[in-house]
Amino acid sequence: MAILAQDERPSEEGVAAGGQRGTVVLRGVTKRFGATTAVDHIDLTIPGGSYVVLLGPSGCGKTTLLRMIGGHEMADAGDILLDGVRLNDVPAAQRDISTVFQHYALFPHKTVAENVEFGLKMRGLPPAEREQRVSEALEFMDLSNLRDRFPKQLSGGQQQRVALARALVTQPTVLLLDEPLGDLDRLLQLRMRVELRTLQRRLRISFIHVTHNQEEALAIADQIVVMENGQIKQVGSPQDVYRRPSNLFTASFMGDNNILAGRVLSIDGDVVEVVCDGLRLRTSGVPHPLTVDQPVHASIRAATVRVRPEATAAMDLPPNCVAARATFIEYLGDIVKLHCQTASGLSLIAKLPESDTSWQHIREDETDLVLYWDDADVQLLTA
Ligand SMILES: Nc1ncnc2c1ncn2[C@@H]1O[C@H](COP(=O)(O)OP(=O)(O)OP(=O)(O)O)[C@@H](O)[C@H]1O
Repeated sequence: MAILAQDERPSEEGVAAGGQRGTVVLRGVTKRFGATTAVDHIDLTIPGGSYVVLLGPSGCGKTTLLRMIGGHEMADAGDILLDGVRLNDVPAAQRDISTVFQHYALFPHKTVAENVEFGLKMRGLPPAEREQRVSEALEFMDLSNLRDRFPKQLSGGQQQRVALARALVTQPTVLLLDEPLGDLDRLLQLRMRVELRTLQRRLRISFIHVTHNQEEALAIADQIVVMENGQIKQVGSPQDVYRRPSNLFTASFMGDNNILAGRVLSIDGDVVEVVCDGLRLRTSGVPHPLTVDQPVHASIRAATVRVRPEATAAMDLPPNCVAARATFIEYLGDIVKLHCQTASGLSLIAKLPESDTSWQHIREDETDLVLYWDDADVQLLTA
């Protein structure tokens, strides 16, 4: 099938030996709009054949970065390379990169088949080859029976498949997706994220997907790039970013982390103790150097906090344990969130599986509890 022809293409110069095509390298990429620095000296390597998600809040610069990779925006500084070739001066239509734009940007007065054909026409392919490639792309995206419809006669999910077919028909080595699930209802989003991941695995090209939705990024990505104010805050696998946020922004943005401000109490080899409003935290293997009394922030993921009832008010607890009461029990189906408060007024959240029936015996503001977690669940954060 033509849309899968990627595998049949000879490898080209610039692709590392044994590496996959579609490796994007960004070096010092910067974009300013007047006084706003939308993208600020970004260095990033996107490995060929990987699914990378640019994740961050509105305005952090993810769309601008995607547009520069696609050639729809010019960088003010820095280099963008695809498989070793500098792209800065290569027009969008000549890059081996396609984009699925936010809200799909289908041509309303063209049929599905004409929309898909557009990129091939721009590239000057002869009509017979265009027709063959369009038919194959429509079949690939399960759209053959809709080929003569206009976009307004399609559901949101069908429009998205047309946008994907239109982008893939040119056989790119990199596919850019700007908020591709934003226009779909929740159930369709859940289905489409599996479909996008499956599609990427079948095609084995690089997908670079922009979203502000943490769950979507965790579900789809090989690698998540967390962005804030035009800069990269953390790059890692979903597990890394979720379990081991390295900085305050990532820990807050990923949600459901208990973030506490405190200071370093002691350092013994690689074991560090921190005190936050009387609560002692212990951790080890801290990735950055620290000194005693240094102010720090710590993060404890809510899902790692465990809870046991305590008949008498707990005294002299070791590090990573604290007496508390649940002030609000939030039932969320698969999980139950206990919003707790310690005697010193610290707020902590514990997330328990619904099947762990122990939460059913807890009474709001009444039951004395001990919250506890492992050393490995305490992350010390950089600013
Ligand atoms: N064409 C433009 N002219 C002026 N400012 C712009 C332009 N495009 C983007 N910006 C600004 O650059 C910054 C980054 O915008 P960008 O659209 O890249 O962010 P984003 O992370 O994709 O946000 P969203 O999720 O809301 O789309 C914002 O402050 C935005 O207002």
